[in-house]
Amino acid sequence: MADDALTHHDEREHAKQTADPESAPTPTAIQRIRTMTVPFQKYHGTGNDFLIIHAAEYVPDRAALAKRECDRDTGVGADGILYLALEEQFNPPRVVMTLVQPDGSTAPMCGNGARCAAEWAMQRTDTDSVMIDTQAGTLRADRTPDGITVEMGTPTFAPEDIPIDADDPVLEESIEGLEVSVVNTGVPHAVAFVDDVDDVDLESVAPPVRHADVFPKGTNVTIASPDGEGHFRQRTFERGVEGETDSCGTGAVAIAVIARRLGRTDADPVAVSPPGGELKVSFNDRGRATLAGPVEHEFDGEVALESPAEQ
Ligand SMILES: N[C@@H](CCC[C@H](N)C(=O)O)C(=O)O
Repeated sequence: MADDALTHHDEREHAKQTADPESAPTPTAIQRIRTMTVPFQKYHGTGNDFLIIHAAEYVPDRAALAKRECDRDTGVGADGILYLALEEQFNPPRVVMTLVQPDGSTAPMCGNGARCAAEWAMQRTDTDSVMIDTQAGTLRADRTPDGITVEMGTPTFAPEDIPIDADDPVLEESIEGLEVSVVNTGVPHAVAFVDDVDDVDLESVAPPVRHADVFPKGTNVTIASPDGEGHFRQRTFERGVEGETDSCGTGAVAIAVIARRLGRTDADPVAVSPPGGELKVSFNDRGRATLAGPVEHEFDGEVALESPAEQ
């Protein structure tokens, strides 16, 4: 609708300029959009990296921008774009978070994204606590000695909430040849415990599970191996990225929740090491998990609303 309106406006501008060759050419609406840029800040949480764009910025096609700029060869390179709206009138301040992934899809929740969003909002409001509104619920985040800690909500094994086409919770069952347990920690994760995560060819093993028919909305695929009492190593193949990321916060929580459910550990906190760093998952007496770890502000920049090829 907006594009149509711009096209018609563009045509009228073009006709006017053609009719009066003496008049100074003025940029059309489309030309202005083509040369527009939006500012971003780049953050990462244990290697899971995001461009952050203020939600008030005019981005007509968020999916197209994510597909272009998340590309690590031709764009800035990231695991997604976080659009954040800051509501400073609340105490603690609130930040509304939307994650657009490299394939253009929107994810209802992202643990490391929420931690990056919290740091971004804390820096702008000079506070150590914020509330983050996500599609999976409102989460409290605090600056703590462990970094940025986010309360992650209540994990669920209920098939209808994951969602998975099953009658009962799926624990240690084979899906596409991988023995997995399935939980929703804001987004779905199929978790497999293996002897050594480094021995698994994740790019081959994960896609059949990620796209298995039993998952109507797909799933993330996470593998974990024990590394001492209460410590697991992690690798995750992410839905929406369609590849392995250096870290996944909801995946770390999924490992801790399932490890406790299967009796593999009763540690609290559970330490989880993805390739990009160290995360800690703790539990409170209401069964809610918290996710803690470092967040880094990498650099700032600007991205064009349209690529040169589209102009
Ligand atoms: N990296 C995230 C998870 C992002 C969402 C996921 N790719 C999905 O589509 O379910 C995290 O840190 O939790």
